[in-house]
Amino acid sequence: MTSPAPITEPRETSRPDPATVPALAIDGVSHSYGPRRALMDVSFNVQPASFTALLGLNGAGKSTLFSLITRLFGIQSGRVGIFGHDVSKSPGEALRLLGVVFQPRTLDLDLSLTQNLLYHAALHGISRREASARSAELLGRIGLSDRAGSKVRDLSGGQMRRLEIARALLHRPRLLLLDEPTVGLDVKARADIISHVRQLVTEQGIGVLWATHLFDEIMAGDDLVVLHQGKVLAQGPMSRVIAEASAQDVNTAFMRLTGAQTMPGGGA
Ligand SMILES: Nc1ncnc2c1ncn2[C@@H]1O[C@H](COP(=O)(O)OP(=O)(O)OP(=O)(O)O)[C@@H](O)[C@H]1O
Repeated sequence: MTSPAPITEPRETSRPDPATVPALAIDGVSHSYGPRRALMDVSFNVQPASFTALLGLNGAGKSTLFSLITRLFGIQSGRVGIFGHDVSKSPGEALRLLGVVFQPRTLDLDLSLTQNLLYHAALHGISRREASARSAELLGRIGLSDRAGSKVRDLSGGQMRRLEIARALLHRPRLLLLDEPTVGLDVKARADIISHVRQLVTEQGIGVLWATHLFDEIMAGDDLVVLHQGKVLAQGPMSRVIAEASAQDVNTAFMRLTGAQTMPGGGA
């Protein structure tokens, strides 16, 4: 396997203090696909060591927002900052602090678990020796050490997701984005992934933005951003969002805010 060229990271003269700035700052972001407006003046923050749920129905604009944060798409208007680094002006500094788990699987099924991790590490310019050490450590943490040499295609869906999370953490980001990471997983695999990510928040202080349409993935104490048809309808601590909607629970608050009907199974 040949190593890809590392992503170059331009130097910045001023370095924001990670302790005092939001992990993620979305400021007045709008995006259109031709005439279709997908995001309209979206603003919210994700704090370090917090779990923020981005709650929205299909088509709300969650994936579009993730594509802008990760620079898959250029920002048409507004600003995205990661620990104070503008993703348009200082992409190297910003993306170095960001780990992402996209909704579609992005692992190479014909490579082993370790090979997938080493390939990603090479993209980030991590030395082979360091990458091997981090890969072994992360595989241990997700309980897949004994599968290190197996092909990814032989893993279950939940194991693949755990590997994708491990891969997203290889370069030690301080902000983790996950776009509906539990889609298609069974109850046990979902619970494992959620508890793993929540541990990253409490034990490592990572800021998490978790896009979902499933209410049962949100817990008291989480921050909430309700995105609907490209607009933020409510945001803040879950208890405040519920109170401001004069509701008893997040499900009812969401229905009142969006006028949506809930689906069986706790989904929005
Ligand atoms: N490439 C594209 N071209 C045109 N319209 C698009 C494109 N991608 C998304 N859209 C539209 O933009 C809006 C937001 O879509 P987006 O995929 O960001 O929502 P989402 O909240 O991630 O939905 P889902 O949960 O279904 O993935 C939708 O109206 C969608 O049809």
